[in-house]
Amino acid sequence: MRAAVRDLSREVAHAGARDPAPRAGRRAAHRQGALEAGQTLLGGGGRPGAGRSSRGRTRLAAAAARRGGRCMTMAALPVIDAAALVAGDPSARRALHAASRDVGTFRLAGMPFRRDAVSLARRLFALDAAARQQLDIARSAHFRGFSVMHNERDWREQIHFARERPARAAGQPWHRLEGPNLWPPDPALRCDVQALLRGAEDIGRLLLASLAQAIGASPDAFGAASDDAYTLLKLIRYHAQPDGGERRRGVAAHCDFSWLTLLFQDDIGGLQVLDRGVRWIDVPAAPELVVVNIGELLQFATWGDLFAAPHRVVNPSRSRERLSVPVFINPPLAHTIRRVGRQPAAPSWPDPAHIHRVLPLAQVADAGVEHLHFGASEWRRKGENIWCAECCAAAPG
Ligand SMILES: O=C(O)CCC(=O)C(=O)O
Ligand SMILES: [Fe+2]
Repeated sequence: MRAAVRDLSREVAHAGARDPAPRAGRRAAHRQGALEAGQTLLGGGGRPGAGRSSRGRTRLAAAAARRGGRCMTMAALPVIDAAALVAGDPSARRALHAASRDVGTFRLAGMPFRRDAVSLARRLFALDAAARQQLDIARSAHFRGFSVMHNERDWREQIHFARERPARAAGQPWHRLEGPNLWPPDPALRCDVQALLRGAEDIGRLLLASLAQAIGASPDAFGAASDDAYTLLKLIRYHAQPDGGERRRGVAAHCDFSWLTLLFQDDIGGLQVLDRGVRWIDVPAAPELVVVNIGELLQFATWGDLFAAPHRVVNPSRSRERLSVPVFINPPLAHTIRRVGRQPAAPSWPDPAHIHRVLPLAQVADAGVEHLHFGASEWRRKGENIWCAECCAAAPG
C-alpha cells in the first residue's frame, strides 16, 4: 500500500475512530426494519402505492420494533473506518460490503485531505475572469476545464481535471478522453490538483481491493492495482438560491458512472441519497468524513449486488455558494468490465421518480450482457452526450 494510505491509518488512529462493525450490524438491522415497515416507520415519502396493507404494516412495524428497528436517519449512514481496512480487518470489510450493498453510500473516516479538497475548489473558483477564460472547457479537446452548466440536470459551475497525459494521434474515439489538462497559471494549483488526484486514487485502490475481497474475489477483481486508471476530478460550485424565487436544484437525481466516487463537501449540506426507493435522506456535511457513493460500474460488475446510490443536490443557502469535489474512481479506459460472481436473484428497488442512469437497470440484470467496455461506454456518455439511458434514448448517436 502506498504512503498516502499508510498516513491514513495514523490519521484514523488519532481521530479515535470507532470500530464500525457492530455499528454497521445494528444499522443494517435498523434499516431492514425500516424498509420492511415501509411508510409506517418512515413517516411517508415512499412511492405512491408502494405501501402494504395496514395490517401488514402494523405487523411489520411491530416486528421491526422488536428488533430495535427505527427509521433510518442521517446519523445511521454507515461510517467505515479506513484504518481497519488498511489493516485488512475482516469485520471492517464486511461492514464495507454491507454498506455498499444495502445503501450504496457510506462515509469514510480518516481521509487526510478532505479540507484541502474544498479549499482547492475555493482557490480555483476565485481565479479572475482572464484566468478562467484560459481554462474554458471549449479550449480543450479532452473535456477538461471550466464550464457553466445551466440545463435540465445541472445548475452549477464545474472544473474538470484528470491525469496529465499526452494526446493520442489517432485511434478509437475514446482515446480523446485522455490528454493534457488546462492548467491555471499558478503552479501551486497544478501541484495541489495532482496531489489530490494521487491521494484519492490510493483511497480508491484501498476501497476496490477491500470490496473485492469482501465478496470473495481476488483483490484485483476491480482493477485495484491498475496504474492506468481514468480518474476524473471535478470541482463544483453551486450557486446560492435566488432571492424570493423557487429553490433550484444543483444536480438532479442520478447515479455516477464510475466504480465508485469519493465526495468532499463543504459545510453547507444539500446532498441527498435515495435509500433504496423508499425516501431521500440528507447526507450531513461532516468535516472529518468523506462520502463514498457506489457507482454504476460496480453495480454492473456485481450483478447489482453492490448498489449504485441515486443522489441529488440542492444548495439550501440563499446567501452562500456550495462547494464540493467528487473524484470518480474508474478503471482504465481500455478496460473491459466483466461480471464477478454469479447472477443473484436481484431484489427490485423501484425508483420513486426518474433517476438519470447511464446504464439501464435492465442491462445490469441481463444475463446476456457479459461485459462492458469502459472506454466505449464513457465515450458514449461524454463524447456523444448520452448521459442518461432514458432521457437521451432518442438523441443522435
Ligand atoms: O456536489 C455533490 O455533493 C454531488 C455531486 C455529484 O453527485 C456529481 O457531480 O456527480
Ligand atoms: Fe453524482
